[in-house]
Amino acid sequence: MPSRVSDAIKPHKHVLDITSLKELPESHAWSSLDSPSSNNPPTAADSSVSESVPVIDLDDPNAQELVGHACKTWGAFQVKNHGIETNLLDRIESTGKSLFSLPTHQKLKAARAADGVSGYGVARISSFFSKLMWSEGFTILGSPLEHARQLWPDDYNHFCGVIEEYDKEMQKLAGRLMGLMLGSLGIAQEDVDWAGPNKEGAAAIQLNSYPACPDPDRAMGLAAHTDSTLLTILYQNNTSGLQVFRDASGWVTVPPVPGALVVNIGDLLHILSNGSYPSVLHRAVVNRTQQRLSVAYLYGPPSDVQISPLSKLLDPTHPPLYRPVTWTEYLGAKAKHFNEALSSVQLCIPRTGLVNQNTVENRVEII
Ligand SMILES: C=C1C[C@]23C[C@@]1(O)CC[C@H]2[C@@]12CCC[C@@](C)(C(=O)O1)[C@H]2[C@@H]3C(=O)O
Ligand SMILES: O=C(O)CCC(=O)C(=O)O
Ligand SMILES: [Fe+2]
Repeated sequence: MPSRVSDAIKPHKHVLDITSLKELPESHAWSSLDSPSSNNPPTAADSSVSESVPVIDLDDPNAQELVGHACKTWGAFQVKNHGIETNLLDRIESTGKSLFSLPTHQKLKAARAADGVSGYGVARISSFFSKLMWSEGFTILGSPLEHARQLWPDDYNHFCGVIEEYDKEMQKLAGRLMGLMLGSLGIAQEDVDWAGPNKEGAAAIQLNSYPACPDPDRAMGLAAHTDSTLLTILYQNNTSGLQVFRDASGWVTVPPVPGALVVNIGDLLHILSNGSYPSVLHRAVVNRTQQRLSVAYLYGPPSDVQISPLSKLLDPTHPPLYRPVTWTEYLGAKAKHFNEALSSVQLCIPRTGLVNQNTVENRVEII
């Protein structure tokens, strides 16, 4: 065990073995303005008015309407009776735990390359912040085989098997949720050519581990962000940490509900719905005693399909607010502008009529 923080930092410039630290290093101490305990505006949440992200039973005959309402008002909800077997959720949790409990030098064999997406490392959004986050992540885009071999040279098949099964089941659930969301906007899934039945979107799987933290009020597990996805399906273990931001209430905790999955709206659904279903700002906070594990299934359209506000939602009084963009292009905007990415594809609305989507002048400049 390292006796000083500097010893613990040695293994890799940016990857610090935070699991063994007894004190919060300066590199991970967030200022009062950013820290989890101090940036809640005084709100209804503080004045004991209880409000929480809706929990929707997908077997409820009113599920579509409930989903639509939750998308409009929260940008997030939890789902029960989603069809994913408990046994698979248990297996993805224990697979994630075994990955993060490998020795640091072993995890670093599967480190994400500087220009890559997949692999082990600190939160990708770290470059936008001066402080580091109290978490480790592992991203899977495409086949997990190469990285699994680096982590477990003698037994990589187990990891790959669980990931492949999880991916397949989540793909089905994501398609079903897209159907409900589009349906609640009055649009048949078949009418969106890339979203119809038997069409497969693109996706990434993100495993997150938030070790117990010696000073949780000054640490940040994963800083506030929106996902660039259409929707994200999140499995969280039995430890709280996820919070969503609501204008009227500030940060609201999304408590783990046994067997339930969290769904949140990403930027591409925000664009597709022309802002009716806003992407939700969310973050993860940490605690003093328990490791928290989450698995995000980040679901988007096929990467080269142009996403723009659905034409059925537009008329002269509801002009398109965003220009067409592919997921690939949008991820580029996100990597450059982070939480300003959505405004980088926003169209200006001239007072006198419809916007011309094709002119550069119509894009809002990022200063
Ligand atoms: C498909 C993707 C979405 C994501 C970037 C990525 O290429 C793979 C990781 C994803 C993730 C997970 C944590 C939060 C997030 C903002 C990040 O930095 O990496 C998302 C990205 C996103 O939704 O933009
Ligand atoms: O761990 C969580 O609760 C949030 C994870 C998350 O937001 C993400 O992976 O995009
Ligand atoms: Fe997220």
